[in-house]
Amino acid sequence: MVIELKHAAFGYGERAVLADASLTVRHGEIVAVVGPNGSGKSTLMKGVLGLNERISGSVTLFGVPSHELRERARLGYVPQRHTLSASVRATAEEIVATGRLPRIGWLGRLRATDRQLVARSLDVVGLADRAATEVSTLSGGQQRRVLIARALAGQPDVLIMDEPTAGVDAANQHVLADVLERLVRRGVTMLIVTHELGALERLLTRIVVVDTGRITFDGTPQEYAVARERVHHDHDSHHHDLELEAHQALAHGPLDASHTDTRQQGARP
Ligand SMILES: Nc1ncnc2c1ncn2[C@@H]1O[C@H](COP(=O)(O)OP(=O)(O)OP(=O)(O)O)[C@@H](O)[C@H]1O
Repeated sequence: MVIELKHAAFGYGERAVLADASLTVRHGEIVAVVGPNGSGKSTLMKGVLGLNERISGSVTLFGVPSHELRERARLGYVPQRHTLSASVRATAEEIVATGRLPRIGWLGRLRATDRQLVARSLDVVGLADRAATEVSTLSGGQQRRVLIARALAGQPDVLIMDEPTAGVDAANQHVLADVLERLVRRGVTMLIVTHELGALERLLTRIVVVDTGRITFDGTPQEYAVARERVHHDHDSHHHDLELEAHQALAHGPLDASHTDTRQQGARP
């Protein structure tokens, strides 16, 4: 078991944004977290990482209560893109090297093995030839991959990614999916927030839906496809019913009214 949440509520200050979240992620699973804007997906990720308030429930990481986990570096985090701001003046290699800090300590010095790991991480994400490039000059998709490489350099057992495909065009989504697929083969567990499943869909073992602060679905991609079909069907037939009602109202409403009027007129002495 890599991540286990039991009836967890997370929020900011006293306010719970995500409530009663129960979720288990096992070794080697690739779990996507989907849902509308503002539903609480990032709050769930941050909750797992201990970056916001846990108001109730429990979080167990690698079998121990989260606050007792010493090796935080076992959790790799790829935040949303805007956290790598345009004002950062650093090369891809320098950014990726900061991923070693949790392992060597803030005062530690990079050794040859650390440098090798940095180079290998850049290679895994297909950016070996951009090591010396300033990150602000890279494309959005390339910046995403730099952030993934930074997380990888920490040799995490689980990668928690917030919108890795945001702002990445279709072609580069496939490049990214290939990168993630390589990681999957290396046994990395992943929890990925995404707006659209897109190119990642083929890698997933599970899909979790968060809606208005609750986990409303948790199942395999096949179960998700069935559930989605049902939701669409329900939505369509509901829509259809409403359309029928509207038609009937249009067909009969005004007529009924005029009948009534006529009858009223006719009823007049
Ligand atoms: N640091 C914060 N302090 C206070 N409230 C916050 C904070 N971060 C998020 N929220 C609130 O929590 C709610 C859920 O936000 P969250 O970022 O978890 O949603 P999300 O599903 O990831 O959305 P999106 O798809 O837009 O990224 C929102 O109402 C948001 O305003």
